[in-house]
Amino acid sequence: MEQLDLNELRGRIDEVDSQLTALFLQRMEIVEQVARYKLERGMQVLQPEREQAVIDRAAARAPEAMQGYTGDFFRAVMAVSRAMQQEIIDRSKADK
Ligand SMILES: C=C(O[C@@H]1C=C(C(=O)O)C=C[C@H]1O)C(=O)O
Repeated sequence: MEQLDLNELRGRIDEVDSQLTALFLQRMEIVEQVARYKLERGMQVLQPEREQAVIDRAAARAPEAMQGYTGDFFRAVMAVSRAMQQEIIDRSKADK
Protein backbone atom coordinates (compact mmCIF):
# COMPACT_ATOMS: atom_id res chain seq x y z
CA MET A 1 0.00 0.00 0.00
CA GLU A 2 1.26 3.46 -0.89
CA GLN A 3 2.24 5.74 1.98
CA LEU A 4 -0.25 8.25 0.66
CA ASP A 5 -3.09 5.73 0.88
CA LEU A 6 -2.16 4.84 4.45
CA ASN A 7 -2.13 8.50 5.44
CA GLU A 8 -5.52 8.95 3.78
CA LEU A 9 -6.96 5.94 5.64
CA ARG A 10 -5.50 7.16 8.94
CA GLY A 11 -7.01 10.57 8.32
CA ARG A 12 -10.40 8.91 7.94
CA ILE A 13 -9.83 6.91 11.15
CA ASP A 14 -8.94 10.16 12.95
CA GLU A 15 -12.24 11.68 11.80
CA VAL A 16 -14.23 8.66 13.03
CA ASP A 17 -12.26 8.71 16.30
CA SER A 18 -13.21 12.31 16.85
CA GLN A 19 -16.90 11.40 16.46
CA LEU A 20 -16.42 8.33 18.69
CA THR A 21 -14.80 10.47 21.37
CA ALA A 22 -17.71 12.92 21.38
CA LEU A 23 -20.22 10.06 21.60
CA PHE A 24 -18.20 8.28 24.28
CA LEU A 25 -18.11 11.42 26.41
CA GLN A 26 -21.85 11.89 25.90
CA ARG A 27 -22.43 8.26 27.01
CA MET A 28 -20.19 8.68 30.06
CA GLU A 29 -22.09 11.79 31.15
CA ILE A 30 -25.27 9.69 31.22
CA VAL A 31 -23.42 6.84 32.96
CA GLU A 32 -22.40 9.32 35.67
CA GLN A 33 -26.08 9.99 36.34
CA VAL A 34 -26.76 6.23 36.42
CA ALA A 35 -24.02 5.90 39.07
CA ARG A 36 -25.67 8.56 41.25
CA TYR A 37 -29.03 6.80 40.85
CA LYS A 38 -27.48 3.49 41.96
CA LEU A 39 -25.66 5.15 44.83
CA GLU A 40 -28.89 6.60 46.22
CA ARG A 41 -30.66 3.24 45.95
CA GLY A 42 -27.79 0.95 46.98
CA MET A 43 -27.85 -0.84 43.62
CA GLN A 44 -25.04 -2.99 42.20
CA VAL A 45 -22.97 -1.37 39.47
CA LEU A 46 -22.90 -4.55 37.38
CA GLN A 47 -26.23 -5.38 35.75
CA PRO A 48 -25.42 -8.45 33.61
CA GLU A 49 -28.84 -8.72 31.94
CA ARG A 50 -28.73 -5.12 30.82
CA GLU A 51 -25.18 -5.56 29.48
CA GLN A 52 -26.23 -8.65 27.53
CA ALA A 53 -29.16 -6.74 26.04
CA VAL A 54 -26.84 -3.87 24.99
CA ILE A 55 -24.43 -6.34 23.36
CA ASP A 56 -27.18 -8.32 21.64
CA ARG A 57 -28.85 -5.22 20.24
CA ALA A 58 -25.58 -3.76 18.95
CA ALA A 59 -24.46 -7.08 17.45
CA ALA A 60 -27.81 -7.51 15.72
CA ARG A 61 -27.20 -4.20 13.92
CA ALA A 62 -23.82 -5.35 12.60
CA PRO A 63 -23.08 -7.55 9.59
CA GLU A 64 -22.51 -11.15 10.65
CA ALA A 65 -18.73 -11.02 10.26
CA MET A 66 -18.60 -7.98 12.60
CA GLN A 67 -20.98 -9.19 15.31
CA GLY A 68 -18.27 -10.65 17.56
CA TYR A 69 -16.11 -7.52 17.26
CA THR A 70 -19.13 -5.33 17.92
CA GLY A 71 -19.83 -7.32 21.08
CA ASP A 72 -16.18 -6.97 22.12
CA PHE A 73 -16.34 -3.23 21.53
CA PHE A 74 -19.38 -2.82 23.76
CA ARG A 75 -17.91 -5.11 26.42
CA ALA A 76 -14.89 -2.79 26.55
CA VAL A 77 -17.05 0.35 26.64
CA MET A 78 -19.15 -1.07 29.47
CA ALA A 79 -16.07 -2.14 31.45
CA VAL A 80 -14.93 1.50 31.35
CA SER A 81 -18.45 2.59 32.28
CA ARG A 82 -18.46 0.28 35.31
CA ALA A 83 -15.01 1.42 36.40
CA MET A 84 -16.16 5.04 36.42
CA GLN A 85 -19.38 4.21 38.23
CA GLN A 86 -17.47 2.29 40.91
CA GLU A 87 -15.07 5.23 41.36
CA ILE A 88 -17.95 7.68 41.74
CA ILE A 89 -19.64 5.42 44.30
CA ASP A 90 -16.43 4.66 46.24
CA ARG A 91 -15.43 8.33 46.31
CA SER A 92 -18.82 9.38 47.52
CA LYS A 93 -18.77 6.76 50.31
CA ALA A 94 -15.22 7.74 51.34
CA ASP A 95 -16.30 11.40 51.60
CA LYS A 96 -19.04 10.58 54.10
C1 LIG B 1 -25.01 1.96 32.87
C2 LIG B 1 -25.32 0.92 33.66
O1 LIG B 1 -24.34 0.25 34.43
C3 LIG B 1 -23.56 -0.84 33.97
C4 LIG B 1 -22.94 -0.48 32.68
C5 LIG B 1 -23.71 -0.57 31.55
C6 LIG B 1 -23.45 0.31 30.38
O2 LIG B 1 -22.44 1.02 30.37
O3 LIG B 1 -24.30 0.33 29.46
C7 LIG B 1 -24.79 -1.46 31.57
C8 LIG B 1 -25.12 -2.20 32.69
C9 LIG B 1 -24.38 -2.09 33.94
O4 LIG B 1 -23.59 -3.25 34.13
C10 LIG B 1 -26.70 0.43 33.81
O5 LIG B 1 -26.98 -0.29 34.79
O6 LIG B 1 -27.55 0.79 32.97
